Amino acid sequence: MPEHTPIAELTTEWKEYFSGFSAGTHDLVRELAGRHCEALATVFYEKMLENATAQAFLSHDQVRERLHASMQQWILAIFNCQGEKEIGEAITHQVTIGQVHARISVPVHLVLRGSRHLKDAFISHIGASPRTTPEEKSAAIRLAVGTIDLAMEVMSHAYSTFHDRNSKAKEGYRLFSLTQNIASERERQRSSLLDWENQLMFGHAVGLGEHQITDIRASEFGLWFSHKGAHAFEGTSEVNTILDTMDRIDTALLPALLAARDDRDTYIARLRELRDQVRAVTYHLDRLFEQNNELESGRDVLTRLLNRKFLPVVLTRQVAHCNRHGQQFALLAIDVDHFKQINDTHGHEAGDAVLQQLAVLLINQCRGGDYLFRLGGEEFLVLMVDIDGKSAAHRAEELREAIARESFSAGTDGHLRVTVSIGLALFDGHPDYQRQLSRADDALYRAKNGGRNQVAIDGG
Ligand SMILES: Nc1nc2c(ncn2[C@@H]2O[C@H](COP(=O)(O)OP(=O)(O)OP(=O)(O)O)[C@@H](O)[C@H]2O)c(=O)[nH]1
Repeated sequence: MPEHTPIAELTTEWKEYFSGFSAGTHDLVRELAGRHCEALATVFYEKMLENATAQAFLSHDQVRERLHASMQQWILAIFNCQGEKEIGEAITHQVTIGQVHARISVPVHLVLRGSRHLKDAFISHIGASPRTTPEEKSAAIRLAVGTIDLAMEVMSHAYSTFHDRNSKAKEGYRLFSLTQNIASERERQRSSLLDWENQLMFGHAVGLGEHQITDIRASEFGLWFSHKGAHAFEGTSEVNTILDTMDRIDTALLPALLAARDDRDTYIARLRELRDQVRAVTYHLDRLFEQNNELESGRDVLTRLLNRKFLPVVLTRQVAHCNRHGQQFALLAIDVDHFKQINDTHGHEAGDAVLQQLAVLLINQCRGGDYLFRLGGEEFLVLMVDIDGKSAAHRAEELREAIARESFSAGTDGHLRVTVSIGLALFDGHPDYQRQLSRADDALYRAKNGGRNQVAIDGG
């Protein structure tokens, strides 16, 4: 929470609010909350689900199953907290909920909509409560409504704080992406596009069939552009032009080229057309790079990988992308084994050199569309885009082996061997990326406990 609304301040406010009501009013509200919490939770979600936008966030089975139960808990908890400690815990809980909503991008107005209906339903229950005087009912209504509003206020605050931070990081990420070794990135992507074209020409020359030729979208360049380039240059017209051109190449030009194989003139015409379209992609790509300044920000100083700050931006985007396109992605939590010993034996500088060499190795082992983070110390995270469980497990194992095989330079101390433990978790459709991160961390913990230098797979 920001400085001007620290938890202590809110706790005092909440406590003062509660103290304005008699014990009898608290008892009545608590009793009604306990008796009707199931029906109240149902109202909350039914009303939210009436809204089409909400269905995008509440469609996941896990979410639906859990939410009803946690909503009931939530209702009980906000009315049951009494002492300073309990109120403080309730506030911390609202902060967490607000952050989860921000992570999965639930619009605030939807939560407020649910809350409005919840209050309405609660008021009806108070109104129908027998043997209660109008004054008691009125006080109970004020307490119930005020408590729900207080909880919503804390939640919305946490939501917007997280959101603002995320927006700033988004902006930063855009700058970062643009400046990620800008000159070399541009050359790298140009040459991977050229490679694809050459391979295509070669494939055609030797008569490869449709299934042996890689689509441009699935090529190294295509993956990089769809997952990184398009985001980095978001908002520019060239992005859509490139995406549309790639689609046109895959869906129209490649099949047309294949179909024209036996007719020399048409074949040459199609080849020209294809070459022109690839040129167009190169041209727009150059423009994108040129339009942007060479600013540097957000890179981990030692390894030049992405730093932790960009995790929310990248993961939120990846989750939305995968849910939209029915794809999967894998998270690999990687931690160097016994790194402290390396520092202790060979010195901190040698330790730094190992981390740098490891980062280079990770870059070389991963595809252009994958994301590499240094989370801190000797902890890394790899996000493998567009991949299924089997391939991810295979690639994680390859990565582990490549690291174990590598001879790491320890400065004047010669060379040394380094191993890593890896925890792998596959995207399961849940909108909150934090859960996948935790699953990868848990798997990493198992890999460490299992003896290190191994890959542990979540759920495996
Ligand atoms: N050289 C160097 N060392 C670092 C850096 N960041 C963290 N470390 C050190 O990394 C070590 C991490 O040690 P631990 O967390 O105990 O883990 P470990 O020795 O790798 O053991 P396991 O993870 O259990 O296999 C600590 O000694 C940190 O001081 C860095 O940027 N450079």
